[in-house]
Amino acid sequence: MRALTAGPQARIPVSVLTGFLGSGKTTLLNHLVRRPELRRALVIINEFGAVSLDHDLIARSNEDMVVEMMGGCLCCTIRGDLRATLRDAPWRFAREGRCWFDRVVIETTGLADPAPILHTLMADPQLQTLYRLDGVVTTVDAVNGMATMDTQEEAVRQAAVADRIVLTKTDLLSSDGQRAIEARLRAINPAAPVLPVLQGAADPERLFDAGLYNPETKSNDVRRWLNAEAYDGGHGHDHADHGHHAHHHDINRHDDRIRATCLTFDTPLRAEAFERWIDILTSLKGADILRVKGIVHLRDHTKPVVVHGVQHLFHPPVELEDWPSDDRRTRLVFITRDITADQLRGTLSLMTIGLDRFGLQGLVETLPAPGIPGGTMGGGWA
Ligand SMILES: Nc1nc2c(ncn2[C@@H]2O[C@H](COP(=O)(O)OP(=O)(O)OP(=O)(O)O)[C@@H](O)[C@H]2O)c(=O)[nH]1
Repeated sequence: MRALTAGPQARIPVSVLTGFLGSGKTTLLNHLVRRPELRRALVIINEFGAVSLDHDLIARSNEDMVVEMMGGCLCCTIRGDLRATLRDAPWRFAREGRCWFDRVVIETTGLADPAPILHTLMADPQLQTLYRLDGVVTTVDAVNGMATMDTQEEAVRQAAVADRIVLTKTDLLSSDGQRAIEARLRAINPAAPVLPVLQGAADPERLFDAGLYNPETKSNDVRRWLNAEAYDGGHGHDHADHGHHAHHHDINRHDDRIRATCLTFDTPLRAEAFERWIDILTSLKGADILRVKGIVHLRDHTKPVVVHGVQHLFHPPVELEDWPSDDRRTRLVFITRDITADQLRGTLSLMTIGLDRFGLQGLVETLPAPGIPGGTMGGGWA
């Protein structure tokens, strides 16, 4: 992790629109680009294959607004193209010498893993001065979604990393069917609201400015962004709700591999020890940490710090002006693959058995050791 950095900058928000093949991404985008809120949005469409069908389907009066990247998938072969496109865009689409667009929406192919796209946005220093990641919007087909998630792990990952899930084609489904898929999506990703949308008619306000914390807006949004409450499941002491009970009977389901866990620390953490823990965790398990979001109370810091990571990459932490509520606990939300809540906790309890060589003992001082009366795991963190 890099040194803590503060400093709001007016950067252009970028939203990633993903979702499995045929799940309704283009239909949604087609509706959104007609809305006045997206009048000045630059839309980047990635299609896999030679025929540019999506491009034709997007109705825009001004062709400047759609940039297409063909001949490969954004998440693999043409990542460099995405970087170059985003770097050049403010100049390429300048009007009267000024950047013309105020938002970017990237539509991925139906088979894309959004993580590498998020990495491109988070890791490139030049892009970071121009853009900020707003969030991930994932479309899920209400009719085919169940079967798709059973057979396609990508579809589960796309839902797992979403900040907003758009449930399409609910007109073709019974209300029981809709409830079932909503329950499954909530189990995969408890924090992301599931918004049923017919024929793409979504309200942009509910999809955008809803993802990654925006330092240019009020800190209250952090609560909405983190939505740690969604993980509590109303179980009082059982903080480590892993949002993941629905399908234990069928071990072959891909969503059995994906878990959402919220770790809560009651006492402030030592900054270096916290950073080291995150570094170790991400270097050992990075590929399976699909997403991490959190608000952190560091010892000797009165202000909270917001962290955000995708796999092994962390966005530079941002110090907030103020706590979003009276709750001053550190809350970290993890979406993982093949890492259970217990294993996550286990990486923390390593620190309590003297792994001084990792320099982690400092964090232990701030945590009640597991199993000590009055300082059980549940008391210190969960
Ligand atoms: N009945 C119904 N059909 C819908 C709805 N939303 C989208 N569709 C249809 O679903 C089909 C696929 O929608 P697209 O928007 O092309 O899906 P996509 O995700 O862009 O598809 P790919 O580009 O193949 O990944 C189209 O025929 C849409 O008209 C909906 O709410 N109800």
